[in-house]
Amino acid sequence: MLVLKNISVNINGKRILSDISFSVNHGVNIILGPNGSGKTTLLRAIIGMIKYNGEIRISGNISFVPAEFSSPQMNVIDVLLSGNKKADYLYFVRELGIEEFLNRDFSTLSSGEKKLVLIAKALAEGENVIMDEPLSNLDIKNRLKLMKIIKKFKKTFLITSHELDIVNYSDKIILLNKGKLVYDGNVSDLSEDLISSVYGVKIKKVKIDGEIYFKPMEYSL
Ligand SMILES: Nc1ncnc2c1ncn2[C@@H]1O[C@H](COP(=O)(O)OP(=O)(O)OP(=O)(O)O)[C@@H](O)[C@H]1O
Repeated sequence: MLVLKNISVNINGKRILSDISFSVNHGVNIILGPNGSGKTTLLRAIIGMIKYNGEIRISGNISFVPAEFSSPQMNVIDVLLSGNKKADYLYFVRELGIEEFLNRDFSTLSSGEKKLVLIAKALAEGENVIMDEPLSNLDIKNRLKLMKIIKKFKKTFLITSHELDIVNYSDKIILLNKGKLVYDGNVSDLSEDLISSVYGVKIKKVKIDGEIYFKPMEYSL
């Protein structure tokens, strides 16, 4: 569980996040927002990488998958074991279907394959799993596989995304705009007017087989 109270972040005298408060529990919590809205900065505050004002309370440990990462010339097994050696990495390696990478050098994997290794590591290690754009680099099948896997576990997932087609997997949506929280709630109550105005694109809320999807329609509102 994660509770944020009045989180503000200033960097070099510029206000990046203003007065963000929300709490998330077990389940899939997705942070949405346009480029530059403050998603990564918020995750960095939560994992203690940057200074902030306000209060963050976390129960349980945290694992983190950054949006961008270095590629050490290390065996994939050693990458997995570089954190908590007791975590059940193999379980998540099997769930994600990436057993064949285990004996490879991490730096030789494709960008999506590297991402899957880091995701398996984070899923195994954390009770609170925080992932910055885990879906970028993943193909459609791996995106859906990942969402289905994380839906099964009783962990607190907090993930940022630009993919509106995965909102139906969420228990909670946190929507940021210009460093402010503009929505905190479930996907059914998120209106197409709000999400359209935040992204500056006409977005339609549609139901297919009982599931909610947001579909971008056109650039001009
Ligand atoms: N070290 C820094 N110095 C100056 N400005 C910064 C710094 N870090 C972040 N910012 C600014 O803070 C704002 C929020 O950045 P952040 O990376 O959190 O956005 P984001 O929502 O994750 O964006 P994206 O979707 O493009 O990844 C941006 O305007 C960015 O330029």
